Amino acid sequence: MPEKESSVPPDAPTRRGLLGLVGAGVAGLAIGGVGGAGIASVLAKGAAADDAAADSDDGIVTFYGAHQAGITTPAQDRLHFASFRMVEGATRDDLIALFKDWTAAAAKLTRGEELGSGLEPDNSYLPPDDTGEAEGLHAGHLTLTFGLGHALFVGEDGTTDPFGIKHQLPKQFEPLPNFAFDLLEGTQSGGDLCVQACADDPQIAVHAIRNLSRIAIGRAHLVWSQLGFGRTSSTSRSQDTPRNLFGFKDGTMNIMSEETKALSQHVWVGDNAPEWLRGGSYLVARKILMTLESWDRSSLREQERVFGRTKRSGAPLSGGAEFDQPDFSAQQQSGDPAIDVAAHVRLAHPDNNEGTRILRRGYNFVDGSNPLGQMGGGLFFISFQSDPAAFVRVQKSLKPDLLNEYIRHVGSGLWAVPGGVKKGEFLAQALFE
Ligand SMILES: C=CC1=C(C)c2cc3[nH]c(cc4nc(cc5[nH]c(cc1n2)c(C)c5CCC(=O)O)C(CCC(=O)O)=C4C)c(C)c3C=C
Ligand SMILES: [Fe+2]
Repeated sequence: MPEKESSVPPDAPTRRGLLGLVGAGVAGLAIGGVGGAGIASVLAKGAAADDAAADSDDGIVTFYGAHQAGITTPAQDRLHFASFRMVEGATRDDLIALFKDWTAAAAKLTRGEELGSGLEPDNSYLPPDDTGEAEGLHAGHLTLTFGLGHALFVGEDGTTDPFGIKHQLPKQFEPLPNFAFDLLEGTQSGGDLCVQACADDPQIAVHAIRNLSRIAIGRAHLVWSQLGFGRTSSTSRSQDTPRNLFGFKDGTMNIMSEETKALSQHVWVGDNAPEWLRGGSYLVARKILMTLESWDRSSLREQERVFGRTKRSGAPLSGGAEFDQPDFSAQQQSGDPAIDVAAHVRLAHPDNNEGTRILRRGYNFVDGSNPLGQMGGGLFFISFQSDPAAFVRVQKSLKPDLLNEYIRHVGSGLWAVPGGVKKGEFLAQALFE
């Protein structure tokens, strides 16, 4: 069944149309950081639009709820993922104000509204509050998912408490270990805060990150970011299984939004966590280069052996159809296992990992090409899990799998994703109570 499209009715709210609803904004919103009060008043004025938008498919995925959007909500086709670092000397009050401002902005951006007073500030000697490139593009199912890095709690050297939140650090939240075969580059790893922006249109996702970055000025700055196209996972049974850049169906055995029991067990952080993290999750991002040129020279037989699935239908090599469980004991006529002992799906499967499951929500990427004419493409892997140890477990069991010859992990990050935001509250509010 094809993915539900973002067919936007002609009367769906545009940024300009909704500007009238929210009234006059806050001049100078993005220049140099604005206190939470100004933004909060814009948020309050926009509340009516919230209610109207919540239940209709006008391209709006509501920002508010028990969980942050962008985890189990249907995966859109475009990604702009951004990592931020707090500026030196930023205080607890700066962090709180930033979360308030980001919350207010995220609620508006996901409704497809212009920020602040939009493209035309009352005082035309000031820059516009909204950079403008998403004008007329509607909401585009934009979701914004925010995460907090380990260093935010304990400082870069792990011994300080720069924002007075060290006592809120969950014991499970430890930096990822170094994995065998990691070739990580510092310039594409880590960060105090992350924002995952997903949308139907790349311009909408980029606009969101650009404006959140602008709002953060003086408090946090962008350290690295990644564009992605073509989701590589389904997060709902209503979505077709997409393909990765190796041409294989990816996401077949993902945890789907319909699997509420599996979500509680494997994705959502439960009641034993600090309040700010309940209903949240942990986000792992891995930038994985795929050597497309050597893959394209390998035989179909080899390609299918690597994954343990057929290329066209995505069925396990043990037989059956795409969604049938692989039979790891099945043999070929030669007596060899039908699914190689080092095939990716065998080693990643819950049976090989004490039942561990993770929710994958990654994207293809191509960052141009190198001087040898090789494409700099791969998978920007993203997974959500209730405990970072789940990712560590699966990654360690791929040590190495057959896929490893064709990939290189060059970027990495782990962030705790607070629970969803209630109307009238701000992101991770309980962290500061
Ligand atoms: C540590 C977690 C994982 C990494 C890193 C990873 C990289 C990676 N995967 C593919 C392509 C496929 N993966 C598939 C299945 C699959 N992968 C993981 C985990 C990681 N993958 C899991 C848990 C699973 C599901 C296993 C199962 O339950 O059967 C598949 C098969 C189809 C599917 O179920 O999604 C493909 C294809 C690439 C290309 C890649 C790095 C570049
Ligand atoms: Fe995989």
